[in-house]
Amino acid sequence: MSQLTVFNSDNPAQPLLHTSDSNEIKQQLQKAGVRFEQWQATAPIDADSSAEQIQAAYAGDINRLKTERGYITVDVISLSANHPDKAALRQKFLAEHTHSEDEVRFFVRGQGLFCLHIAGKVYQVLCQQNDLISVPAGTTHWFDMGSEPEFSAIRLFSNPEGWLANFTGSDIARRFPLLA
Ligand SMILES: CSCCC(=O)/C(O)=C/O
Ligand SMILES: [Fe+2]
Ligand code: NI
Repeated sequence: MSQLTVFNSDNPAQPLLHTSDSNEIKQQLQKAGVRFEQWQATAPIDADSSAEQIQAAYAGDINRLKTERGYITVDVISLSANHPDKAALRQKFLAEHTHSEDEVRFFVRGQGLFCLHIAGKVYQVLCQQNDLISVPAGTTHWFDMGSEPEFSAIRLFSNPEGWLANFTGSDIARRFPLLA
């Protein structure tokens, strides 16, 4: 079940809020400028589904977002616990960073923890299957896939190069709870 936990960024030990109510999650994130939606699954996706199969299964939603928000590049990131580079990939996304464009991610399988560092707070959003999150360009954040990753996510970008990150150099992610 999707979850939201909110902290003051200087007090990782004491959550200000914890909820698994999807309406509350949506409202709290909307107040912080973050879009959170839950789409309906249109196709059975599993760890063996290819990027092409996933993009085809969600072509309608992808095209709607492209039209609505002008995204031009789409990719699918899919990771399982048997991925040889899972540890390095986990560390890469745990480094706080920003993107010069919105961060738009749609989970078609599994889960991942988005940690959004906004206005002195950290919003930890556990996204699961059918969750869409859209984080405004320039938002400092990190992402944790856990030690045994299992997820597939569609990523939409405004630039042809796809995933480009500006790392802040902060180790803030080490001070906050992670996925198991
Ligand atoms: C769930 S998509 C992989 C993580 C990613 O693309 C990103 O930028 C995390 O901050
Ligand atoms: Fe990111
Ligand atoms: Ni990101």
